[in-house]
Amino acid sequence: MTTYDYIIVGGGSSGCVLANRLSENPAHKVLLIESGRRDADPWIHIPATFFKVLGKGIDIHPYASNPDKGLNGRPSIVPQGNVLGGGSSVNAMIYIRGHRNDYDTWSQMGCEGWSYDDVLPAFRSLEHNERLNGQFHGKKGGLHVSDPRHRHPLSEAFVQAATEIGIPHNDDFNGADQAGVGFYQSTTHGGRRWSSAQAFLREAEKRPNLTVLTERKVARLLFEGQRATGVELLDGATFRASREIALTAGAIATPKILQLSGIGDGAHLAALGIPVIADLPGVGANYQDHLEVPVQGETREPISILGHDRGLRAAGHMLRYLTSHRGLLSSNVVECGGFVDTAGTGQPDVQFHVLPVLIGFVDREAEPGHGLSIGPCYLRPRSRGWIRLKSADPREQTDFNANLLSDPADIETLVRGVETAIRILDAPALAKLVKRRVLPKPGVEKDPEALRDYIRQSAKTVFHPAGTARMGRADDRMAVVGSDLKVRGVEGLRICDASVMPTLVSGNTNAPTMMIAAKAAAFMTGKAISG
Ligand SMILES: Cc1cc2nc3c(=O)[nH]c(=O)nc-3n(C[C@H](O)[C@H](O)[C@H](O)COP(=O)(O)OP(=O)(O)OC[C@H]3O[C@@H](n4cnc5c(N)ncnc54)[C@H](O)[C@@H]3O)c2cc1C
Repeated sequence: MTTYDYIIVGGGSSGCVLANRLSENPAHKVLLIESGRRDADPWIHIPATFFKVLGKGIDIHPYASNPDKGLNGRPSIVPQGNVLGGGSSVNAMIYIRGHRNDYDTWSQMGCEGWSYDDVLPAFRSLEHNERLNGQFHGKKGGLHVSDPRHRHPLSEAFVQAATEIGIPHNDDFNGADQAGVGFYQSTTHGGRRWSSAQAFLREAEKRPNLTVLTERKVARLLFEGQRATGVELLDGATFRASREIALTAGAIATPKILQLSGIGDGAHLAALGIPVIADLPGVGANYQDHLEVPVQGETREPISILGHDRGLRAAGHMLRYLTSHRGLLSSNVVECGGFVDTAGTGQPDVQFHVLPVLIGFVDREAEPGHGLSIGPCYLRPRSRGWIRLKSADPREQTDFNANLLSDPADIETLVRGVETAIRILDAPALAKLVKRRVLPKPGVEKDPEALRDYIRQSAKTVFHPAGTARMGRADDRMAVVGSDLKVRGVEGLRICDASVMPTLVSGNTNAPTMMIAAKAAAFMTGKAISG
């Protein structure tokens, strides 16, 4: 059995950061194992074509929850990256860190060393911001963060319309104040996607002490007593780790691997015939996700990007892109949005994702015609779900209960989000372009019951599963890892992905997950973060 110092399970947003930082020291022999392919599909690297990658379905895990009561019996379908770079190779590239209070709350929950002031250096150490500088931004990291090279007229109109209803303009959602509307910065560079693989793995892979295996899936961890000493793959191969194993398989796969390895609710594992290594009932619990609801308007003129992926127009965009890396294909499509305090608490509770087209989802066709889509999304869900094994067979799907919208507060936040989005749609800058509201159907917002039903019927993930192996105090029975990300009750094992978030951050989760991995690397190597 080949022995490495460190084994990293999952080559996604967090895994690539970790592979880079752990292999910086030539004395460390590091193995990264990724279940998906290499990120060689050219559509991955062209920002606007991420929908194509999702549509093809080759580089994603098509996770789906059980039918969910909160979604009127629909499953929550949550595609996740299954490719080198993970989520960062298939996502919408929006660069957001969350709100200062998110991290201060983690710290107050007993996660020592995770307050905003504690995590800021890790964010800065990763970042190469192409415009912003100063106390909030980094210039020397591998992760390029840039302003949009393309601004669709409908995106411009959304930003203007939002300011017309009194929402302030913000040109740095990751600076002193998150609130406001504007254009998102994205993890792109020179008009190309800048995934975690691109930012952190390309250079690291040149090092002889880093081995990257793709299209190999980890089934379970191997233990000697309470010490994690290796991994077993689905194909039966095994690898040994002399120092540590880091789980970075994402918030849906990580709790599955833990349970298959005997770490989880003791009684449940015993009932499945899995020998219990550590009785941690928090494994798979505390599942959280961000949901958004479509608010869409049809435009008077055919000005959306509908049809721009076909025929002569598509060829024109490709020609422009290939010659200058500019134009529509350099756009992450979700070019703008913002953060709004709809409850008057002094902190935004709703985020908008705006697309210059009428979009559908994997479970529904897009509405016909030209238009724009505004997606109000709640930021701090109160509903919690869980992911549990159905059997000891790693090939079997898990019992995935997303339990979304089970807390009425989440519905009420979406109600306020939809109402605010409708006001923006009706503001002059958009009203002159939009001939009619398509979703929700006019009148629905006036009937509280119908509006809540619309939300349950149409809410969809914005792909931010988190929290399924959460961090917490040593005396917190449901905490899976401590503030050092070490799994409780065992040795040689850390969790370093979105699973450890005690609560979802107020925004998109790619940068926060990379931050978690940067802190994990510092814990593992003892090398301080210079941010
Ligand atoms: C479609 C989509 C759009 C998104 N848009 C944005 C956005 O615009 N901005 C933003 O900030 N965030 C966005 N996100 C969320 C963000 O990308 C994720 O939060 C982030 O990538 C999570 O990082 P992770 O390291 O926890 O997991 P991942 O990046 O998902 O990495 C986990 C990796 O582990 C691999 N893996 C899983 N199981 C195994 C196994 N058994 N053995 C070996 N490997 C395994 C997976 O294939 C994957 O590559 C989006 C996500 C998606 C899917």
